Amino acid sequence: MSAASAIRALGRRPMTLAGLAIVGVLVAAALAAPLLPLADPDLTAPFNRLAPPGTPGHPLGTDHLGRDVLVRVLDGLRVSLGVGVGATAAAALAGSAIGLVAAYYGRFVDGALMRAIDVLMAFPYLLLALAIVAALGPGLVNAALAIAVANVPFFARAARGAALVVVRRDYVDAARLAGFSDLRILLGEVLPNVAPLLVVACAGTIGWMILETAGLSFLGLGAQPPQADLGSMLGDGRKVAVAAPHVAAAAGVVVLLLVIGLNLLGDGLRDLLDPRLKAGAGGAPQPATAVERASVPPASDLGGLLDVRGLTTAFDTANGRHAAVRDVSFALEPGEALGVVGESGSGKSVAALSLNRLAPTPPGAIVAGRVGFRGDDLLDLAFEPLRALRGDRVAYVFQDPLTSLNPVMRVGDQILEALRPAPGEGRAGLRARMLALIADVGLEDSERAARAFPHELSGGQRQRIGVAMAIANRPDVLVADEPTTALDAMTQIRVLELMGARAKERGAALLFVSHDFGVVAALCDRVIVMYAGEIVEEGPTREVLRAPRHPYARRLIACAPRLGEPDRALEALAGAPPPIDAIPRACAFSPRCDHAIEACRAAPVALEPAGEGRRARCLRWRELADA
Ligand SMILES: Nc1ncnc2c1ncn2[C@@H]1O[C@H](COP(=O)(O)OP(=O)(O)OP(=O)(O)O)[C@@H](O)[C@H]1O
Repeated sequence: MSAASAIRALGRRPMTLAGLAIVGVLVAAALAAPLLPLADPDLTAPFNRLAPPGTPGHPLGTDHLGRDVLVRVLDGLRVSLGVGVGATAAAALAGSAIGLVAAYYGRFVDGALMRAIDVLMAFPYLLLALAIVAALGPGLVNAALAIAVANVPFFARAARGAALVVVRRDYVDAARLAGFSDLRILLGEVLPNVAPLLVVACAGTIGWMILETAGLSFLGLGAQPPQADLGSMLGDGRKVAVAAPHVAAAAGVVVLLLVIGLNLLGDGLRDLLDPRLKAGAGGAPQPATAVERASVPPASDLGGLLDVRGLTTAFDTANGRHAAVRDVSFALEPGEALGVVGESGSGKSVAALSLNRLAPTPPGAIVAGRVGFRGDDLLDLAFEPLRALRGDRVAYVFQDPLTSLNPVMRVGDQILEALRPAPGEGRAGLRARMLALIADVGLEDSERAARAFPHELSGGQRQRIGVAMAIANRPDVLVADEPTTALDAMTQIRVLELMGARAKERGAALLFVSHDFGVVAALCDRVIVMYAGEIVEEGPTREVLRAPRHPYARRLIACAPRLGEPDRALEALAGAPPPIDAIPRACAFSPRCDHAIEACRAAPVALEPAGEGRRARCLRWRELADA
């Protein structure tokens, strides 16, 4: 995220701005205090003790030794801030070092370090800090040290968790193979990747650590006279709370403001740096894509098996809400196979996921259109009927079964879970069906395969299990989103053939999403070509392949290898589809199109009939077809 967009994002969060303003004012006041011509914070004036606020020369009054409360609060604020920042930095440094080393070296080192951390965590937090101060002796530095030590486990665990993911990445292996030292790999490869998380952890902790250090000072274990932080000032004020409440109140209000300000700012920074950690119901993933249609057209004319009309799905981004899928309409009949092709980022997956309302909310929402399934609009369904329909009537085969299969459950049990029992069907019947399914997707020795965990199977075998789960309940529609991208060419062909055959046998319609025209051609009767969230061409696969109408479809076809034409030169398609917040209002492909004319860049282009059963979104398709 650039600095400008970070500032813009912060500007949209009033609570974060409020935190920034509070912390900014307090820090500026604390830093400016020594430079201003103010009285010495330790200058006592016993004849003027406990003067009330508003006394000339003492706007917040004086304390029990006649010292100016305002000057002392500013001085105490500087001390508290310094100690809090120092303690947080010390805890973060020590904790991160322990976490990174544990994750990097693993085995014995990990075990030993983490058990030591567990021991620290076994003590109640404040008791541990008190015990450390008691051992080291009272004093501000010792109190800060105690708070830092008590917070080390938090940082160690956070750093280890994040680093465990990073140390298994290929670039870390590559650095090892290149002969880099462990220290260099830890600092150069691992630390930069976990740093955002550590910043987030610091931002969320610093307020509490200031409060905790102030707590120790309040108990007389931190700052010792004449030095004072906000905590010890609160402690002093407590002794004269009845006669002069302003002494404690001044320090109390500043602590309160400081901690509130730091926590608001910390929350904002956390959301900004790591949107996945965004707190609150607004940030929690919803079980179904939100449907926020401005107007809902009547569903009475929806027909056929799947009848999608004007589907529009948008995402909330840092620059506002933008549609990733726009006005997509198509129909699918039983037994039919429809391909959806386009480059990465053209909106294929979002369109496919929106059918079952599986596109993520937040940040996504379906903002227009209908998804007709056997005459009903799925976008009108309550969650329970929608859930019953998912995986049962409309099933998905995902790209990488490793992420969709539960890693700690045997695959047979996972298929059993997916199977809906027939009336009166017992456990034995279900198990027999599960084994038959495994055999049906071409895995030999189905008993053994059923007992395997996902990681014990090859990529191709795992995807066969993915297909088995998807067809388990004889769905009406099978949606396959790049199901074989992760597999080698031979396995790809076998799994695709199998999927096509099993879908046909069961009379299921197939919606097949791919970036590869060649694969779609082998499997699908009809094809939709998508670009920048819109359908730009649709028609029978053979016809589209033979005579594409849209220049984008033509370029995609030219990119795909064709069976029996090994010598055909493949063209590269320069550039990339626009991001959703920068889609041209006119023809979205015009900036990359060799045939674009002024009219293409002037206004949106409609998807119009382009021959028998075909549609194209191009002003010049007729001319280009004749050329
Ligand atoms: N959760 C999200 N938040 C914001 N934008 C998103 C989100 N998911 C997808 N998009 C955007 O929507 C657009 C379409 O994405 P989609 O995943 O549908 O493309 P695709 O054609 O399926 O590509 P791929 O083959 O890489 O999956 C992209 O520009 C993408 O950045």
